[in-house]
Order: sequence, then structure tokens, then C-alpha cells
Amino acid sequence: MQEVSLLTGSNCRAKGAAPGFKVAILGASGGIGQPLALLMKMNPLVSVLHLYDVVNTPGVTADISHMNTGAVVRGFVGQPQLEDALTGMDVVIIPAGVPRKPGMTRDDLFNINAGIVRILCEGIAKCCPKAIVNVISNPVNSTVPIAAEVFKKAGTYDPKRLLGVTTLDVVRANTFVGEVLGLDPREISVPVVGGHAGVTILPLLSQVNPPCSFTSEEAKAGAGSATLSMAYAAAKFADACLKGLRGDVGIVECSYVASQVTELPFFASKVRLGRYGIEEILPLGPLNEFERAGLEKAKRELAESIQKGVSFVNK
Ligand SMILES: NC(=O)c1ccc[n+]([C@@H]2O[C@H](COP(=O)([O-])OP(=O)(O)OC[C@H]3O[C@@H](n4cnc5c(N)ncnc54)[C@H](O)[C@@H]3O)[C@@H](O)[C@H]2O)c1
Ligand SMILES: O=C(O)C[C@H](O)C(=O)O
Repeated sequence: MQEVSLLTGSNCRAKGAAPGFKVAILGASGGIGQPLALLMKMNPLVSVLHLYDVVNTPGVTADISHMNTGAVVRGFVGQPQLEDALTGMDVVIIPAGVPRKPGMTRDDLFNINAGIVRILCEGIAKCCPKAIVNVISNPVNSTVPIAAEVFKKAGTYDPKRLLGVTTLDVVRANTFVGEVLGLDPREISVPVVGGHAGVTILPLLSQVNPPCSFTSEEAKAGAGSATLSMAYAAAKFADACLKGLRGDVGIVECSYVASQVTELPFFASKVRLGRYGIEEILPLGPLNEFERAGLEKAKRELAESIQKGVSFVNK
């Protein structure tokens, strides 16, 4: 038996796909990309899963492809294969780029990740301009505006289809609130608005469902870098996008999107997803005094991060 050869084939079977959507993960060999690939291979709404990275996708693809779920998996490695990875995709998820090390801010990643996101989005504009794009790469507050500018330049920009993934903030907030209240985190729904960095992450604890109250000490949420919980959050968000595409009703998630909820061009808040991406951006709702002060701080930092992203593409 040649056991070794089982994991060395590059692409797997190209037929027998279940009906469903075509999803690409760009950065699929990374700390987020690999578990995200696993979770998307398990999603019954996915018929074809393309795994793209600049390294290691043949092995990851062969490994994931052995899961006997409906999605057909294909691997693509290196920029010459980017176009094939993207052609025909309904949803593209981008966790490509460097993560931060201790002591760094998410903005410290800008210099490397801005260029990576630009190249990938140029590929999307060319090969699957109608795809729903989920941006995970940090700093999300700038990489989403970068993606928008790239799509504008290519003439393909549709703000309804570009979404920054902030689900991890919601997932964390639900977990922390559940722990404090001694409730099942699946029953908790904390809207987290603003953006995805430092003071721009604004959990609206006054709107927690079921209603509850916190002391200011309890309300200090923690933070940290993540791969596995991020993969879970990204898979949850992508699943919501796919359910929207399928036509399910009442699909609402927080996301960092082109927005008129504030005077800023981008802002994270609850959005309703549908067949064409974002169908409605929901208002912020009533904020308490603490949250109103937080919102002002968040907006100041967000304005700079957005401008930095826009200038990067237009310099
Ligand atoms: N939005 C969020 O909530 C959130 C949460 C966690 C991490 N992140 C961000 O996600 C990104 C990835 O994190 P990670 O821990 O998976 O990092 P990682 O280094 O483990 O993986 C990144 C992958 O991207 C690949 N890559 C690099 N350049 C590429 C290119 N040009 N095209 C395609 N792939 C390329 C790398 O080869 C690597 O496999 C980081 O920027 C991190 O800060 C965002
Ligand atoms: O903190 C990071 O740099 C990664 C990610 O944005 C997170 O919130 O865990």
C-alpha cells in the first residue's frame, strides 16, 4: 500500500458535486485558512471549494478533499493560478496576509497586507466581479476601503457585495456576556458596531438580547489574536451570506460595510443579507451615554483608517 501517495495528489475529483454555491478561500494554507477550509467543506450549501494561497495548497487540498462531504475541492498555488481559482466563484473569502505579533497594532500590518488585498481584489474584479467578498485580512478598517477602491477603478464596485468580517467581535462578545450572566452564549446577541480594531470595536451592551445590565467593570471586553475562533466566525458569516444568496429571509449579521449609518463612508453595524448581498443596513438603535462617547472615539480612528486605505490605492 502506498499510503504516502494518498496526500500528494494536487486536485481531487472534478465531478459529482452537490448542487450549491462556489466558494474560494484566498490565504487557504494559513492559520485561519486551513480550519476555515475544513468548515466550508462541511457546509452543505457549498458545491465547489477553491483553496488558493502562495504556498502549501496542494497538501491542504488533498487532505481536505478526503472528507466525504458534498463540496468538490480544488487547490491553486501561486499568482499564476489566481485567475483559475477565482473564475466562476459566488463567494470569495480573504484571510490572506500577515497576522500581528505581540506589541503590534492591526494598523502595523497595513504595509504588507494592503498590497496583498489589492492584488487579490484586482483578480476578483477580473474573474468574478459579481462575487460576494468577505474581507478578513487586517487592518479590516482599511482593507475594506482598499477593496472598494480597487473595484471602483475596475468599474465593478457594488457596495452590496463587499463585506468586512467582524463576526469574531460578536462571537467573543456573546461568549463573554454569556459567561458573566451564566447564560448559554448561543442565546445571547450582542450587536458590535464601528470597526475591527481597538476603540473602533464598540459592543452595544445596552442592546443585549436578552436584556441585562452590567457594571462598568464587567463591561470591559478582552481581545487577542485568533485563528480557530476566527475560522469559526468566518464560516458562520460566510454561511449567512450563502443563506442570503439562497433566498432565506431574516438573515442579519454585523459587518463592516459601505454605510450611511454615520457620516463615515464605512461602518460596522447590523446588515440584512439577501440574494444580492446586503439588502438593508440597520440603524444603530438607541445608545447609552457610555456608548455615545465610545462612538465618537471610534469614528475619529475609523476616519483615519478609511482615508489611509483610500489613499493607498489612489496614490
Ligand atoms: N477580521 C478578523 O476578525 C480577523 C481575526 C483574526 C485574524 N485576522 C487577520 O487575518 C489574516 C490572516 O491571519 P492568519 O493567522 O491566518 O495568518 P497566517 O500567516 O497563518 O496565514 C496567512 C496566509 O496568507 C497567505 N498569503 C500571504 N500572501 C498571500 C497572497 N498574496 N495571496 C494569497 N495568500 C497569501 C500566507 O501564505 C498564509 O498561508 C491576518 O491579517 C490577521 O490579522 C482577522
Ligand atoms: O488581533 C488580531 O490581530 C487578530 C484579529 O483581528 C483578532 O481580533 O483576533
